[in-house]
Amino acid sequence: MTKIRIGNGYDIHQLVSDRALILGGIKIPHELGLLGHSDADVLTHAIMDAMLGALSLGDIGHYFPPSDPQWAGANSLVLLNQVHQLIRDRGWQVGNIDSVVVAERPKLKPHINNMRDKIAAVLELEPNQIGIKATTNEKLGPVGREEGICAYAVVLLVASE
Ligand SMILES: Nc1ccn([C@@H]2O[C@H](COP(=O)(O)O)[C@@H](O)[C@H]2O)c(=O)n1
Ligand SMILES: C[C@@]1(CO)OP(=O)(O)OP(=O)(O)OC[C@H]1O
Repeated sequence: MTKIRIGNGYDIHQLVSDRALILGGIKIPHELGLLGHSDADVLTHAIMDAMLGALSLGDIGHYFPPSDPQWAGANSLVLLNQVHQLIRDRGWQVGNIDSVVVAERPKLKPHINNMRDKIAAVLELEPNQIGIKATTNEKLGPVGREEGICAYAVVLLVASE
Protein backbone atom coordinates (compact mmCIF):
# COMPACT_ATOMS: atom_id res chain seq x y z
CA MET A 1 0.00 0.00 0.00
CA THR A 2 1.26 3.53 -0.84
CA LYS A 3 2.39 5.36 2.28
CA ILE A 4 0.96 8.88 2.58
CA ARG A 5 1.18 11.68 5.14
CA ILE A 6 -0.76 14.95 5.41
CA GLY A 7 0.30 18.29 6.88
CA ASN A 8 -1.16 21.75 7.27
CA GLY A 9 0.44 25.17 7.58
CA TYR A 10 -0.57 28.74 8.36
CA ASP A 11 1.25 32.07 8.34
CA ILE A 12 0.41 35.76 8.64
CA HIS A 13 2.54 38.87 8.16
CA GLN A 14 1.87 42.55 8.65
CA LEU A 15 1.38 44.90 5.68
CA VAL A 16 3.60 47.99 5.72
CA SER A 17 4.37 50.76 3.24
CA ASP A 18 8.12 50.27 2.73
CA ARG A 19 8.30 46.62 1.66
CA ALA A 20 7.74 44.62 -1.52
CA LEU A 21 4.74 42.27 -1.69
CA ILE A 22 6.06 38.76 -2.41
CA LEU A 23 3.59 35.87 -2.59
CA GLY A 24 4.37 32.43 -4.01
CA GLY A 25 7.77 33.71 -5.09
CA ILE A 26 6.24 36.48 -7.24
CA LYS A 27 6.66 40.21 -6.71
CA ILE A 28 3.15 41.64 -6.93
CA PRO A 29 2.64 45.32 -7.72
CA HIS A 30 1.00 46.96 -4.66
CA GLU A 31 1.56 50.05 -2.52
CA LEU A 32 2.03 47.85 0.60
CA GLY A 33 4.30 44.87 1.25
CA LEU A 34 4.73 42.23 3.94
CA LEU A 35 7.05 42.79 6.90
CA GLY A 36 9.27 39.93 8.10
CA HIS A 37 12.80 38.72 8.71
CA SER A 38 12.81 37.02 5.28
CA ASP A 39 10.87 38.24 2.23
CA ALA A 40 7.75 37.43 4.35
CA ASP A 41 6.16 35.29 1.62
CA VAL A 42 3.25 33.95 3.71
CA LEU A 43 2.11 31.50 1.05
CA THR A 44 5.49 29.82 0.70
CA HIS A 45 5.87 29.79 4.51
CA ALA A 46 2.49 28.05 4.96
CA ILE A 47 3.45 25.45 2.34
CA MET A 48 6.82 24.77 4.03
CA ASP A 49 5.18 24.36 7.44
CA ALA A 50 2.66 21.93 5.92
CA MET A 51 5.48 19.88 4.35
CA LEU A 52 7.37 19.77 7.66
CA GLY A 53 4.19 19.08 9.61
CA ALA A 54 3.36 16.07 7.44
CA LEU A 55 6.52 14.38 8.75
CA SER A 56 6.29 15.85 12.28
CA LEU A 57 9.55 17.70 11.65
CA GLY A 58 8.65 20.92 13.46
CA ASP A 59 8.27 24.31 11.78
CA ILE A 60 10.27 26.71 9.62
CA GLY A 61 11.39 28.79 12.61
CA HIS A 62 13.32 25.73 13.81
CA TYR A 63 15.34 25.45 10.57
CA PHE A 64 15.56 29.17 9.70
CA PRO A 65 15.44 31.03 13.05
CA PRO A 66 14.28 34.65 12.79
CA SER A 67 17.14 35.45 15.20
CA ASP A 68 19.73 34.24 12.62
CA PRO A 69 21.01 37.07 10.36
CA GLN A 70 21.68 34.43 7.67
CA TRP A 71 17.94 34.49 6.83
CA ALA A 72 17.52 38.28 6.80
CA GLY A 73 15.81 39.18 3.52
CA ALA A 74 15.91 35.52 2.41
CA ASN A 75 14.07 34.49 -0.74
CA SER A 76 11.48 32.03 0.61
CA LEU A 77 11.77 29.89 -2.54
CA VAL A 78 15.38 29.18 -1.47
CA LEU A 79 14.05 28.05 1.93
CA LEU A 80 11.39 25.95 0.14
CA ASN A 81 14.15 24.24 -1.82
CA GLN A 82 15.87 23.32 1.45
CA VAL A 83 12.64 21.94 2.94
CA HIS A 84 12.13 19.96 -0.27
CA GLN A 85 15.62 18.41 0.10
CA LEU A 86 14.81 17.57 3.71
CA ILE A 87 11.67 15.58 2.86
CA ARG A 88 13.34 13.98 -0.18
CA ASP A 89 16.27 12.81 1.96
CA ARG A 90 13.72 11.03 4.17
CA GLY A 91 12.13 9.25 1.19
CA TRP A 92 9.09 11.45 0.54
CA GLN A 93 7.75 13.58 -2.30
CA VAL A 94 4.86 16.00 -2.57
CA GLY A 95 1.68 14.45 -4.02
CA ASN A 96 -0.28 17.68 -4.13
CA ILE A 97 -0.72 21.00 -2.34
CA ASP A 98 -3.86 23.01 -1.75
CA SER A 99 -3.66 26.52 -0.34
CA VAL A 100 -5.54 29.76 0.14
CA VAL A 101 -4.24 33.31 0.48
CA VAL A 102 -6.50 35.71 2.38
CA ALA A 103 -5.92 39.26 1.18
CA GLU A 104 -8.34 42.16 0.90
CA ARG A 105 -6.18 43.67 -1.86
CA PRO A 106 -4.62 43.44 -4.40
CA LYS A 107 -6.46 41.09 -6.77
CA LEU A 108 -4.29 37.97 -6.83
CA LYS A 109 -6.12 36.01 -9.54
CA PRO A 110 -3.96 37.39 -12.39
CA HIS A 111 -0.80 36.16 -10.57
CA ILE A 112 -1.88 32.72 -9.43
CA ASN A 113 -0.65 30.69 -12.42
CA ASN A 114 2.70 32.42 -12.17
CA MET A 115 2.94 31.46 -8.45
CA ARG A 116 2.00 27.85 -9.26
CA ASP A 117 4.75 27.69 -11.90
CA LYS A 118 7.36 29.06 -9.46
CA ILE A 119 6.47 26.65 -6.64
CA ALA A 120 6.15 23.70 -9.02
CA ALA A 121 9.63 24.39 -10.42
CA VAL A 122 11.22 24.33 -6.94
CA LEU A 123 9.37 21.17 -5.89
CA GLU A 124 9.90 19.45 -9.29
CA LEU A 125 6.14 19.06 -9.73
CA GLU A 126 3.59 19.83 -12.43
CA PRO A 127 1.67 23.09 -11.85
CA ASN A 128 -1.55 21.03 -11.69
CA GLN A 129 -0.26 19.55 -8.41
CA ILE A 130 -0.31 23.02 -6.80
CA GLY A 131 -3.65 24.53 -5.82
CA ILE A 132 -3.64 28.23 -4.90
CA LYS A 133 -6.84 30.11 -4.19
CA ALA A 134 -7.45 33.69 -3.11
CA THR A 135 -10.21 35.19 -1.03
CA THR A 136 -10.85 38.44 0.77
CA ASN A 137 -11.76 38.48 4.46
CA GLU A 138 -14.90 40.47 3.59
CA LYS A 139 -13.41 43.53 5.41
CA LEU A 140 -13.52 41.63 8.73
CA GLY A 141 -10.70 41.59 11.31
CA PRO A 142 -7.04 42.60 10.79
CA VAL A 143 -6.84 41.01 7.32
CA GLY A 144 -10.10 42.72 6.36
CA ARG A 145 -8.64 46.06 7.53
CA GLU A 146 -5.59 45.41 5.29
CA GLU A 147 -3.24 45.24 8.29
CA GLY A 148 -1.88 41.92 7.03
CA ILE A 149 -2.17 38.98 4.65
CA CYS A 150 -2.39 35.35 5.73
CA ALA A 151 -2.19 31.97 4.01
CA TYR A 152 -3.23 28.39 4.76
CA ALA A 153 -1.84 25.26 3.08
CA VAL A 154 -2.47 21.53 3.12
CA VAL A 155 0.15 19.19 1.68
CA LEU A 156 -0.08 15.49 0.87
CA LEU A 157 3.24 13.64 0.92
CA VAL A 158 3.68 10.31 -0.86
CA ALA A 159 6.50 7.87 -0.13
CA SER A 160 9.05 7.75 -2.99
CA GLU A 161 9.54 4.42 -4.79
N1 LIG B 1 -7.04 39.18 -2.99
C1 LIG B 1 -7.96 38.51 -3.72
C2 LIG B 1 -9.19 38.13 -3.22
C3 LIG B 1 -10.08 37.49 -4.03
N2 LIG B 1 -9.75 37.21 -5.32
C4 LIG B 1 -10.73 36.55 -6.23
O1 LIG B 1 -12.02 37.11 -6.07
C5 LIG B 1 -12.98 36.09 -5.75
C6 LIG B 1 -14.01 36.58 -4.80
O2 LIG B 1 -13.43 36.86 -3.53
P1 LIG B 1 -14.36 37.02 -2.24
O3 LIG B 1 -13.44 37.13 -1.07
O4 LIG B 1 -15.13 38.25 -2.47
O5 LIG B 1 -15.22 35.80 -2.17
C7 LIG B 1 -12.15 34.92 -5.21
O6 LIG B 1 -12.78 33.70 -5.40
C8 LIG B 1 -10.87 35.06 -6.03
O7 LIG B 1 -11.06 34.45 -7.29
C9 LIG B 1 -8.53 37.58 -5.80
O8 LIG B 1 -8.20 37.34 -6.97
N3 LIG B 1 -7.66 38.23 -5.00
C1 LIG C 1 10.99 32.75 7.45
C2 LIG C 1 11.64 33.20 8.75
C3 LIG C 1 13.17 33.20 8.53
O1 LIG C 1 13.85 33.58 9.69
O2 LIG C 1 11.33 34.54 9.13
P1 LIG C 1 10.08 35.50 8.79
O3 LIG C 1 10.18 36.07 7.41
O4 LIG C 1 9.95 36.55 9.86
O5 LIG C 1 8.79 34.57 8.78
P2 LIG C 1 8.01 33.92 10.02
O6 LIG C 1 6.91 33.09 9.40
O7 LIG C 1 7.55 34.96 10.97
O8 LIG C 1 9.10 33.04 10.76
C4 LIG C 1 9.77 31.98 10.12
C5 LIG C 1 11.25 32.22 9.90
O9 LIG C 1 11.81 30.95 9.67
